[in-house]
Amino acid sequence: MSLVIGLMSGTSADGVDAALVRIEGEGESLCLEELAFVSCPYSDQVRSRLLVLAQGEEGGSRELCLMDALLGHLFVEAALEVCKTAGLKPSDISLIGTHGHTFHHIPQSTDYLGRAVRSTLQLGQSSFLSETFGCPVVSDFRPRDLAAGGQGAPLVPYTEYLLFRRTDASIALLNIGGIGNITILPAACSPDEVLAFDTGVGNMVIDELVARYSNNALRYDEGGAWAQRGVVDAAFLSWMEQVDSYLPLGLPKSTGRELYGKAYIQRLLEQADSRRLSSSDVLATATRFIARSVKIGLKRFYNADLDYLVVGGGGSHNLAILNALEQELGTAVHTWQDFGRDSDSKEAVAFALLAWQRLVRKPNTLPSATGANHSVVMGKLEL
Ligand SMILES: Nc1ncnc2c1ncn2[C@@H]1O[C@H](COP(=O)(O)OP(=O)(O)OP(=O)(O)O)[C@@H](O)[C@H]1O
Ligand SMILES: CC(=O)N[C@H]1[C@@H]2OC[C@@H](O2)[C@@H](O)[C@@H]1O[C@H](C)C(=O)O
Repeated sequence: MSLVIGLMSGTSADGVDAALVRIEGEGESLCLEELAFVSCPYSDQVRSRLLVLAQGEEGGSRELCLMDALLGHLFVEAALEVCKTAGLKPSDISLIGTHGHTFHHIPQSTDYLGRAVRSTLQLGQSSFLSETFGCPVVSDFRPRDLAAGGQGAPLVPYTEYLLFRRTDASIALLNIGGIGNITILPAACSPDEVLAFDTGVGNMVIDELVARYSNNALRYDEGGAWAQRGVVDAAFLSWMEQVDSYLPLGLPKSTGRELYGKAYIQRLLEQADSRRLSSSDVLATATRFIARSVKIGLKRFYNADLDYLVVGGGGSHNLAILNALEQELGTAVHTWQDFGRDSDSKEAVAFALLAWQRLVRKPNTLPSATGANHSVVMGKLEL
């Protein structure tokens, strides 16, 4: 039995999530119990530099170097906080898995100085965790899958396969964070039968719209109330669908802020202005587009019935997203809260589990999700 902390900073750049779990066994016989979860928000200042750096146009190697260390310290604070919440001491912890923060993700082959390269960059110096906790720390998971021909994402489906597969029901687990991603676990599925991919944009566009419309007073549309005051504009929605370059891609596929950043928002706002739409109508339509992207992905890649669709991630607190999903998919959607579970902890828990598999030297990927040529043991281990 081991006490493991998992740390995650997602594409929304809203803060560091930390989960403390108890793990026993490994692979398909692994048992995991969630003991505590905390979310430590970034200050406005940190968040705004994270977003600038992730955009890739400003900030050079000096700032990335500083940000790497700053995030490392913030990850230590989040890990200490989750220990305190669980009533444990740092010396009780056996292992930490830390995802870091994604600064850039280029899973498609890209010509660079005459060579075709693919790359993904997560930062947040893990050595500060080693120094503070004195236990093994696993970080930098994604590049190993990328090296084996995979996208380096999504990685959570492997953990969902272990934790949530059922023999009697087919389940879709939809996560609406900054990006949307879905894992489908058909009844009694084998690892090869799991279907998973990023569905496209999640909250990151509506967050940015809310920040602009509120002159940076708000970070997101609380409960989806602003979008619910508006009306979906059918023509604007179909324009969003047409200009989205991610939706037509085949599997395996993953995306990030690279596609839905500043240039995308600029184009969206120009289009909304030319249609004279109110802020509520733009938000209603952009919110509906999150659900439309899920529908397009499901229709194209999965044509069988689903017994449950469970929504998690920050988007599950947005009623406008949940309503849009029900309308687009024509089916009831559940949230993790409906099953008595935390909606926000899944990704942090996943990195605890992935780290555990790394420590015991067992594969921790699902090639059916990432497109890798074979499964690998991801993560760099600091003892
Ligand atoms: N009460 C709420 N009402 C509406 N939206 C919310 C609420 N709480 C969180 N959110 C949304 O969820 C987002 C954060 O979600 P989450 O933490 O799951 O994303 P992430 O992990 O950063 O992203 P990803 O999963 O893409 O890496 C916020 O930016 C916001 O848009
Ligand atoms: C490169 C990267 O950081 N991708 C994230 C992002 O956020 C959601 C989605 O896009 C998913 O593909 C992935 O994160 C989760 C944790 C994953 O790997 O499953």
